[in-house]
Amino acid sequence: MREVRASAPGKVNLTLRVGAPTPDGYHPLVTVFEALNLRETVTVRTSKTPGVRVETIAYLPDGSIDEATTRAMADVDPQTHLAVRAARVLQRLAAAGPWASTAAGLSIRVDKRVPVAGGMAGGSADAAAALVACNELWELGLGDEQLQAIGRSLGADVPACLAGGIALGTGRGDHMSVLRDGDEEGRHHWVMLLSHEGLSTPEVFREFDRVDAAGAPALAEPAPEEVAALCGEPEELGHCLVNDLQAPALRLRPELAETIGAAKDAGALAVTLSGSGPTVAALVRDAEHARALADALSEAPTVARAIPTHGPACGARIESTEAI
Ligand SMILES: C[C@@](CO)(OP(=O)(O)O)[C@H](O)COP(=O)(O)OP(=O)(O)OC[C@H]1O[C@@H](n2ccc(N)nc2=O)[C@H](O)[C@@H]1O
Ligand SMILES: Nc1ncnc2c1ncn2[C@@H]1O[C@H](COP(=O)(O)OP(=O)(O)O)[C@@H](O)[C@H]1O
Repeated sequence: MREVRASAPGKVNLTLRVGAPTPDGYHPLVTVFEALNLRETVTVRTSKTPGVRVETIAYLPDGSIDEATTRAMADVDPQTHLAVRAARVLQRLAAAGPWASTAAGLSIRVDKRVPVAGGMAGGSADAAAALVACNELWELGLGDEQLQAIGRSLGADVPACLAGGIALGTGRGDHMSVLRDGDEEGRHHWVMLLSHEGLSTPEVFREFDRVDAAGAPALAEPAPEEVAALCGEPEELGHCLVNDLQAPALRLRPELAETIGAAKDAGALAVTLSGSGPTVAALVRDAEHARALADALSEAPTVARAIPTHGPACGARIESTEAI
């Protein structure tokens, strides 16, 4: 029996430009992701019992168990749990390889630190970590390009969670080129301001289609000087933050304007919606500024929780491999 543990980062979109939808309903995107050091950990273990089982435990920033989210994740249909979906794709490949005898049974444990349904790609990070972990568990030898292609088939954000760092996403936002590698320290400090209620990604895109799509300009990739600013000092980055989903998300959730206003008033360098929201990302100078802003905003009426974090973080990676 073997056990492999892998981790993958959540994300914030530094830029998110959205084009009019194509006939399949998806939207062309030009987006720059920054991986955050809020990481999901996925532990996979071969099991004598056939099938794939998953247990998800969610944590609060202080490391204690987030009982409400843990209960909510227990209600997610295992067929739709992104870690399970990712593991099943690799399980089918393993069934044809040397580990075929142990491929039939798998247990997965997800330790969750990325808020659920917040526009921070927690589910996609679970899929990315599960892909990397199962690739190792069953010694499939899949390379980065193959994992990226499988990731893309699971969800538009999965390739960004695999890649990490600061990365440009084109196509559906799922074809990646890394602009800057991630590291442990991070140079951009953020306070992620959570809402009391999640927001559905398709709903935000539908609202974009209703009002904004007709006037959407042609999409262009960032020029070299913009790439330099996105990867540069926080003050330069602050001028580049843009998100075409912010207006539709604010129409659906007008109270998010209060969160954005409160973050600006409290001294954030710049403020943006994270992806399709509803999490609001406040860019700050450094770790100390992040702690002070998180303290100042944690009692704001529209803020459920304020989480300091930083990026760019490393992409999905193996943490440990053990024979058990
Ligand atoms: C908006 C973004 C920005 O990074 O992230 P979130 O804020 O949700 O985390 C992503 O595009 C979301 O990524 P993800 O949540 O993985 O998307 P998917 O599961 O592939 O798609 C969910 C739904 O989003 C819409 N969708 C997604 C990507 C895209 N390029 N066009 C779309 O229209 C579709 O309605 C789709 O049914
Ligand atoms: N592993 C997972 N983690 C979180 N949500 C998941 C997962 N698998 C499926 N889901 C479903 O996807 C929804 C949103 O996923 P999540 O990745 O947390 O948010 P977002 O797409 O906003 O970044 C959840 O409400 C949940 O029903």
